[in-house]
Amino acid sequence: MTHAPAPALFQHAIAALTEVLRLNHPADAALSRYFREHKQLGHRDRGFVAEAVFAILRHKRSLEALVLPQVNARRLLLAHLACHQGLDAKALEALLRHGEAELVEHLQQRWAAIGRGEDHFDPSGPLGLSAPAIALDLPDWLYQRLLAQYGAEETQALVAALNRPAPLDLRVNSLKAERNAVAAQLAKDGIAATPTPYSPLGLRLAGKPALSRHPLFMDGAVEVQDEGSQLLGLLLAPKRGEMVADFCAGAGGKTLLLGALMRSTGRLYAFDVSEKRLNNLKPRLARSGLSNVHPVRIESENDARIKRLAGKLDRVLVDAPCSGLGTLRRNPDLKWRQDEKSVAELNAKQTAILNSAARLVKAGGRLVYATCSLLQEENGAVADAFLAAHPDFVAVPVADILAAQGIELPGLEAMPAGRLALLPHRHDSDAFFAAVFERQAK
Ligand SMILES: C[S@@+](CC[C@H](N)C(=O)[O-])C[C@H]1O[C@@H](n2cnc3c(N)ncnc32)[C@H](O)[C@@H]1O
Repeated sequence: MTHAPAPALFQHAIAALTEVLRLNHPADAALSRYFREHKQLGHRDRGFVAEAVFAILRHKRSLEALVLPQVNARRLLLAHLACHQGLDAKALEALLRHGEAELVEHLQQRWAAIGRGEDHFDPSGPLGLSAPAIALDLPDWLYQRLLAQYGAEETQALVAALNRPAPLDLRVNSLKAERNAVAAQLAKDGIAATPTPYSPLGLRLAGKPALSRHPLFMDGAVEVQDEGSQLLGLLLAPKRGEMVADFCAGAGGKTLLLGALMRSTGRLYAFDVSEKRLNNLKPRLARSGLSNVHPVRIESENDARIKRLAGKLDRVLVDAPCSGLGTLRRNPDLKWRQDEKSVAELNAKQTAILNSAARLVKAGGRLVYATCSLLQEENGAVADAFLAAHPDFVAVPVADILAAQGIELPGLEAMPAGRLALLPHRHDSDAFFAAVFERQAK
């Protein structure tokens, strides 16, 4: 049973939500900043605020439709507490201003009627499209794209999964630990962990325990990494002693996995244009025990240091900058922060980076293009255009690469050869896309 927050906590939730809803920073960064500036909030209070803010971001469009015509953080929070948490006017009494008890009653009645199919969100958009988009809490442009790609039924299931919070997945560092031993150690410490369904290195935790001070984390035996992200590294499958590049390494989520798959041998370049992100890789690298990783800040995908490596690398991963719409379970603000223009800009960047990274791959070498997007234009369309422009590259069957590692993934047979699409409603991971290519000998 959920209880109403104390009035002071309610005010904090409104203030934090107001900051986050400006949408000019990622929600998790805006929220962390709010907590840094309000140190009096304890662990449980922060939990309440974060949960409310993220739930409202997930369901912003339908909540806005409910509280119209006056949309503000206070009314959205009341609507969340009344509709999602089932708190009625009596339970919320201590928080309500004049006239708000009626508002809460009205919201609850309308919400229940919508749930029974006796009421609906107003079909205000072109062709009546807005009504389903409001119900699914998507902007119209994104709803239309998903509908065109997946059809009405699958869009429903996909978006329902995207609108639920994600579990916390860990990757076991195979250089330092073994999955069963890690699970047993976590169980001893009261943290339930089960093996992830596909990645042989993954553990899925029940709930969201704080791990940053856990010895397994501090010693680099585990890292936080969604199972889907682990599978992308496993698709590159670098071997001992190889020359490898993680072209868009960021803070190294995949770099660390690749380095461990190489058993800390060979040479693994971690390229990125962002100094800040590469700096965030450093402490993780120190924990991991890897000595084969070479972080290099590059000016752009055409940096001279890239050109010097042309034709020399065995494996190259391009984990391209993308809309991130596949991670809406964790970053629900992205659906309100991206738009058609930002996607088009990212698209041009993706093609430029992939073309440049491909030059590094030697004959017989493997290139993986990956995103955490759901959109065909950032995924299959980029891979198709790449293949059309690069006849020396061919698609490599994903099922074979995974089968060699004992991984069986449902739905692969429906994908074009050389392509992988992970989807939250099918694979219980964030949505990821990958295309695997091999360079033919001339
Ligand atoms: C999807 S993120 C990478 C996430 C990372 N691979 C991981 O698993 O944690 C994309 C990265 O591409 C980087 N990036 C953007 N433009 C780039 C470019 N022209 N060349 C290389 N990296 C670039 C961004 O700074 C960002 O860190």
